[in-house]
Amino acid sequence: MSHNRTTSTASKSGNSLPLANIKAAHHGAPVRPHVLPLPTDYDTTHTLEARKYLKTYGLTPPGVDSFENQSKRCLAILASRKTPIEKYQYLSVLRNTNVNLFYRLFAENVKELTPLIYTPTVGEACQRWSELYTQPEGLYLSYEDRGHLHNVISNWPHDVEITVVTDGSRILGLGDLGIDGMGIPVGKLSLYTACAGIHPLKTLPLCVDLGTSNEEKRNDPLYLGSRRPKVTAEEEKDFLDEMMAALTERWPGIVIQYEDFKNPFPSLERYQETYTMFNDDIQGTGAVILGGFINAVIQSGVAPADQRAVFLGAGSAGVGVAKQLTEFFMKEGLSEDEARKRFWLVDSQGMVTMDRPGRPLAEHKLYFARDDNDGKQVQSLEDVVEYVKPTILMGLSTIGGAFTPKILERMAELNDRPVVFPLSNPSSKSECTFEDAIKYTKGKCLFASGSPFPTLQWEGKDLVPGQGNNMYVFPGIGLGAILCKCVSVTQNMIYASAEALSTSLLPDEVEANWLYPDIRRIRDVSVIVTRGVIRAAQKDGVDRELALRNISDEDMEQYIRHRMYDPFKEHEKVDEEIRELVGSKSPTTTAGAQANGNGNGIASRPGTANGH
Ligand SMILES: NC(=O)C1=CN([C@@H]2O[C@H](COP(=O)(O)OP(=O)(O)OC[C@H]3O[C@@H](n4cnc5c(N)ncnc54)[C@H](O)[C@@H]3O)[C@@H](O)[C@H]2O)C=CC1
Ligand SMILES: CC(=O)C(=O)O
Ligand SMILES: [Mg+2]
Repeated sequence: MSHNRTTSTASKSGNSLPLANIKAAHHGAPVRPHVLPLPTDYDTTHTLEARKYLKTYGLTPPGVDSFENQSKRCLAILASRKTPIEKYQYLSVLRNTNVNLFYRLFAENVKELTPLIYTPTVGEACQRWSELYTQPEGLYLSYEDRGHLHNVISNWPHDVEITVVTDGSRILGLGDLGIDGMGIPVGKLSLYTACAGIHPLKTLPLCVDLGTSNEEKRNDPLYLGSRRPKVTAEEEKDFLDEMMAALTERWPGIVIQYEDFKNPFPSLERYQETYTMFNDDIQGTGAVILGGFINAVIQSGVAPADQRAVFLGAGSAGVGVAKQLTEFFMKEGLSEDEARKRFWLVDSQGMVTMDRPGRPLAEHKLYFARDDNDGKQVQSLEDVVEYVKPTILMGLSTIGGAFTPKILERMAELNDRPVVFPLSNPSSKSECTFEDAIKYTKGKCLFASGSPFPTLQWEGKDLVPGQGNNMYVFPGIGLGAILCKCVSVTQNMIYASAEALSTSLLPDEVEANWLYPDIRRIRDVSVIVTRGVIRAAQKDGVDRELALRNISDEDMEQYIRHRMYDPFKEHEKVDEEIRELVGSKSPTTTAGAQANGNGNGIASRPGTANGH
């Protein structure tokens, strides 16, 4: 593929062109002054004529770069940064100055870059957000802005299709970080773009400042949030009511993902039927763990009726996962009561029972609270394991190392193939490491963790850990919701995302007993998840893009791929638009990329650019 540019094209570069229109057509953004820079224009691979029309000529070095060179340069710089947080900072700068390059690099190095952009490094980035702050990357809505949130939202310069919103009150397993939690919406939306091809300029990282219970933050002179203590639940509700209405008024059809709220059950209950929204920690996590669990059940050979699941952690993620697995057990033939009784939840006070003395149980725990314990209360996880004799051990507790060697050994004594999922993030909060899980269960366990662990050598074989992280499903849930224009995100759509994920493994991945597909195929996986989500929306009748109802699965897949932002093609689109505008139909220029050439679902890289 050639990138030669004709001199005749370049010679027309003196024509004055409606720059705003070029940008509007390209980005779908409103024709209006941009407050934030458009991070696409300063790409050193732009041809000289493109730079002239973008009015960036002279603002980048005169050479025309190739994608290969860019990639080499970026990876070399990245390698020279010593710590993960320094690498994170470099990648943030890249995303904010050359968004297409950032996503090209990401597409080619998904496995290596995901831990730097997302968990675990995003955890440290959030802990130090105010300390390291350099540039705007999202929208902040403060409690003080209530009554006119609409006006603040109107400051956002782009058209938005999806937002991830947090109040920072439970960032990963790191507690309440206040507005420093902004790193999470930024990171999750990067994954939306990288994994599901939602255009970066159509994403809105959103952080609401409702105060923080974190005194250390409030007393830190560098902290960039308000110093008020966390507002009350009632005040939060009123604020979120206004925010939901204002977001949807400005961008009708916007998909709103709630993330890392300390107690997200009331908002999910309140908004899920009225708005196109879902909660990633309850629903996305439930779905992703179900997706891997379906495969684990097959491998463990234990029938649903004989499964006994101990969950360390009974918060939004724990209860969300347990609910989703309950639905699976019911689909496998158990009654609701039988299915519910497969679970024993444990929180900071011990096993969750109806008659536990002390504080009354939070409402979200009641469904799984045991009433068959004959007054017996069990405190430690070790004792609960002895009491329940589980087949499954899930960790969503934020307690790093809680699955001790003794507990893991006991799981291996009790089961041929124990399911061990330490799902807390970041890595420091993981209930055990992959190495310990394998070592203490003598290689028997079926394993998935929330944050990535390296591949392990065990008895001469490479063992690859599963990553049970909602990043396998939320991009597809969001893209599905956008494409089918659903009025709400139904439980069947969430369930469908899990089922689709469980079927997305390639034969050699199944052969190797993997629970989740290779992360490098995440774009292809997201297409499968998106299709499942759209089909479920259609069954539930919540879709508004009726044209998608009668197309075949193959056509649907093609349509999804066609709608996905591709950082390789994107670059070509700008050049093509410019060529069309100057009326040049150069026979030596070609549209960017062939479909699916490199196995990551993104178009193949064009060859070396040669603009001279
Ligand atoms: N792998 C994934 O995709 C996801 C992982 N998570 C992780 O799950 C963890 C929990 O998240 P949420 O449920 O939203 O938090 P949460 O704050 O709602 O729940 C935490 C639960 O852990 C329990 N807990 C705390 N200390 C404990 C102790 N010493 N012993 C036993 N239980 C204890 C609490 O009582 C509570 O039930 C976090 O680390 C988060 O990063 C959350 C969502 C997705
Ligand atoms: C992965 C995620 O959503 C969490 O740890 O909160
Ligand atoms: Mg989360």
